[in-house]
Amino acid sequence: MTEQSQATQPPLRIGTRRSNLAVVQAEGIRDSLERIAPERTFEIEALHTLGDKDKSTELYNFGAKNLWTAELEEKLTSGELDVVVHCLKDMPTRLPDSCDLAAIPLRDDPRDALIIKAGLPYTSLQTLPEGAVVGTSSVRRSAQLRRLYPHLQFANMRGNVETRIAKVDNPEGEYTCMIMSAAGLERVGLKHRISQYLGSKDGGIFHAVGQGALGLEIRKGDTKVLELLDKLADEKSTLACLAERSLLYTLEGGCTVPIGVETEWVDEPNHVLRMRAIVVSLDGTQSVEDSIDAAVKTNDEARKLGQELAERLVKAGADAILKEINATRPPKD
Ligand SMILES: NCc1[nH]cc(CCC(=O)O)c1CC(=O)O
Repeated sequence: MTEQSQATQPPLRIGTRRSNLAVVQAEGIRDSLERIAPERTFEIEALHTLGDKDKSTELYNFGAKNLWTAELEEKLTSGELDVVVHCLKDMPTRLPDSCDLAAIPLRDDPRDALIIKAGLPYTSLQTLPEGAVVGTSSVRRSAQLRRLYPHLQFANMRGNVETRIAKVDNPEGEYTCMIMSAAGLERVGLKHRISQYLGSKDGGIFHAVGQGALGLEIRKGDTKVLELLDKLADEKSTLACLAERSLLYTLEGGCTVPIGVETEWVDEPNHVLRMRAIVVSLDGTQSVEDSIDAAVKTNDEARKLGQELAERLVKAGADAILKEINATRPPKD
């Protein structure tokens, strides 16, 4: 390539939401891209999306699933952006026809984490007193916790990471503690606030589909950007996340229903992936849980694993739980 053509190559435009977490994530991707393509320039555009603007409506009552992604995808489709950096868990399992999930980089810690109000002596869910108030707007988290810790109470909590920490720490506030993703907290430098990492080994709750991973979305057919982003893809993270997304897709759950999941490579030499999942009623009184092991080497094998676990859960009664939850929601268009 001549110097002339290098100079005229336009910058690759990276879009994301405007929260501190989203910008930190996009900057991380930009830095990686600069390392693998030093001849190119990159620009970040941080957009204030509808999901960031409406702070009052309960998450669970939003009709649309893609509050945080629709505007960014429009700009991607029109060519104003070349790649959108999402938290994978906020990406709907059904993307617009004009867009593709191009790559999933190495996943960070997928677990949920417990944060206790500053100054309180508690260290874990197990040691919280009767009536302690957990701040979370995630029905996946509250339903699983209601099931395991009937002595706890729940209150909605929305806002970006920093806002939520301020809300839980407010001495006059109602919250004793809150739950957030470990990855989100760690990325914005708040790892020191984590009192307990939650998962099947401690705390007992399963994380959201795709939690802790990023999803890089492109215009469908943009092979140049696809080739570039492919260098950032992590194979094991991709297979695990595709299996999880296939589970969600098959259950038609969307991101706001109580489906928890955990994936683990249990036999590395033979590529055996174990996936466990739970579907819980909102009040925590009913649940179905199952686990599946299979050799997973290709994207299709990953999708098959997710689908098979979803089908097992449906047979065990997950569809009845999900139907009841969907019946209490406003109609979708
Ligand atoms: N639903 C909001 C959301 N989407 C992605 C993250 C954090 C990053 C991640 O876990 O991928 C969060 C915050 C949270 O749920 O704690």
